[in-house]
Amino acid sequence: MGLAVACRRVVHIYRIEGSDVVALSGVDLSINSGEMVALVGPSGSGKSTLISLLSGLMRPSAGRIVVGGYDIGKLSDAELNRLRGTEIGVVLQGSARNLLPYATLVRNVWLAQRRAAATKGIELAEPEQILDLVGLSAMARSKPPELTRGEQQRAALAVGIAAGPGLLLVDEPTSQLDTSGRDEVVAALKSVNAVRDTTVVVVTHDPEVGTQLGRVVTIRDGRVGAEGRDGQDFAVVAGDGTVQLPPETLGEFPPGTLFLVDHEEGVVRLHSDGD
Ligand SMILES: Nc1ncnc2c1ncn2[C@@H]1O[C@H](COP(=O)(O)OP(=O)(O)OP(=O)(O)O)[C@@H](O)[C@H]1O
Repeated sequence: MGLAVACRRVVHIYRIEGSDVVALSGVDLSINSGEMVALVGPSGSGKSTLISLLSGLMRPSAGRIVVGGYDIGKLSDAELNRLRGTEIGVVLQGSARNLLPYATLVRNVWLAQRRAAATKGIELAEPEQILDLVGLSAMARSKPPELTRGEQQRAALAVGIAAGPGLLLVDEPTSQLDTSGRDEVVAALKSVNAVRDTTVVVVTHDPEVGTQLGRVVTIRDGRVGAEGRDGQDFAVVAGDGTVQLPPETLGEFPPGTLFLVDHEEGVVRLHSDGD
C-alpha cells in the first residue's frame, strides 16, 4: 500500500559556521498514495533537501511534512530510523552507495530485509522475487562489480524496495546511463509502482524521465515553481497565495504587472491600460 505525502509550507535552513542557507522556502506539495512523481529543477533549487526531509534524514526547520500519517517533524530519532528502514525506501545518488560490492544481489537484498522483517513482523517477498520485479532475476547470483551501470542502478532499486516500503525516494537514478539503460530503470520503477502500489518520488535532471513518470514537479528557488501533468505545464498557487511565473515569461510579465482576479467569474486576467 503506497504512502501519501503532504508538505505544508516547508522551510529548511542549513546553518553552517554562523551563516544560514535557505534551501527550501515554503514548499506546498501533496502526493497521493501510489502516485509517481518526478522532482526537477535547476541545480541548488532544493530537490535533494526535499528528498532528505521526506526520508526523515532531517527535520524541517519550519512547516509540516506528513508521510503516511507520520508527522516527520514530531518523530523521535528512533522512530525516524524505524520509518526509514521499513516504510520509506531511499536510493541514494550513485548506485555504489546503495550496494555491498562483495555480496551477491540476493544477499544485498536479504541484508536490507533483515531488520525490517523483525520490525514489521510480516513475511517479506523472497529476494529473487524482488530482483525479478526490477528485471534482474538472471543476475541474482552476480555481484555488483559484474553488472553494467544500468543493472547496478536497478539492483540499488531492489535494495531500496527490499523492506516493502510504501514510499520509494530515488535520487538521480539515470545520470550517466545511456538511453536504453535509462528506459530500463524507468521500466523497473514503473513495475515496482504497478505491482506494489508503492508511491515513487524521483529526483531527475532528465526531462524524458519526468515525461515517462507522468507528473513533474519543478522546484525553483526552494519552492514548487510549476507542475507538468500529461505534457501540459501549470503554474501553482503556494500556501501563502503566491504564484511563480516561469522565468522565461518574465520579459512578457515584468515585476509590477497587474492581474485582475475576478472572483465571480473565477478567472484571472492580465490588466492592460484599456481595462
Ligand atoms: N549540507 C548542506 N549544508 C549547507 N548547505 C547545503 C547543504 N546541502 C545543500 N545545501 C544548499 O542548499 C541549497 C539546495 O541544495 P540541494 O542540494 O537541495 O539542491 P538540488 O536541487 O538537489 O541541487 P542539485 O541538482 O545540484 O543536486 C543549495 O544552496 C545548497 O548549496
